[in-house]
Amino acid sequence: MARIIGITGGSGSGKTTIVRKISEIVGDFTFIPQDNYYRSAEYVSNTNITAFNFDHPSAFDTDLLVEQLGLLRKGQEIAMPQYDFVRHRRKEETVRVQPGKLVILEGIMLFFEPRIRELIDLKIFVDTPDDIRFIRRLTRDIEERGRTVSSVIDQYLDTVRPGHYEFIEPSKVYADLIVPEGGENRKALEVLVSFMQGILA
Ligand SMILES: Nc1ncnc2c1ncn2[C@@H]1O[C@H](COP(=O)(O)OP(=O)(O)O)[C@@H](O)[C@H]1O
Ligand SMILES: Nc1ccn([C@@H]2O[C@H](COP(=O)(O)O)[C@@H](O)[C@H]2O)c(=O)n1
Repeated sequence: MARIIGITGGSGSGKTTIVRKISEIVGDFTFIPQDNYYRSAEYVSNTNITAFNFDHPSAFDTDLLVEQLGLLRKGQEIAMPQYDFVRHRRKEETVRVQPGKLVILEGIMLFFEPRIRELIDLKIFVDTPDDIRFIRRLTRDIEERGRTVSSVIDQYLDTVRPGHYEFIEPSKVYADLIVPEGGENRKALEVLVSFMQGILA
């Protein structure tokens, strides 16, 4: 049965960066970003960015994520959805994901939902100060997600920050390991890599 490592933490905490650094050392894992399970909200744009709350558990198709994680655990292939952050919608195409011994699941809302929690073998919370996370998000969302400065600020104040304190920060209690500052934490990376190598051996 496949083992699942769950990496959560606030937006901009460095979750994706940790996974990228792990992949430079450990190649043989399946990567499942929770973001791919966002529900479509194509009526959203930079001028009405808070018309859909992307920082609420209901923003995700959790039924599909739980179903597909269950299949991967049992060693079955899935058709993973793909998400477009610029158009706020699920893409037409899916990606075939082959099962393996190790799955890394990454996303902001993993530990809030008991059905997801129960499927995770090792729970990691990436803990990065709010100001750093906001600065990283501002830069990334403008460069990669088609956003404007004012849309990032409006969204942060209206939904991202409240959602962080209501759903994400309290879920830290479920973590097995808390990693300060994400991808630059070399010792945490070493611990994670050796845990994964143990599963793959
Ligand atoms: N230690 C770091 N120093 C500087 N920039 C970073 C660092 N970690 C991540 N970033 C940048 O911050 C942005 C958000 O990081 P990312 O890993 O995507 O966070 P998350 O997946 O938690 O939202 C990205 O543009 C990334 O390149
Ligand atoms: N269309 C969307 C969908 C999600 N978001 C934001 O993404 C954040 C989660 O992704 P991270 O890579 O930052 O962890 C979340 O805080 C949503 O607000 C968005 O802006 N637009």
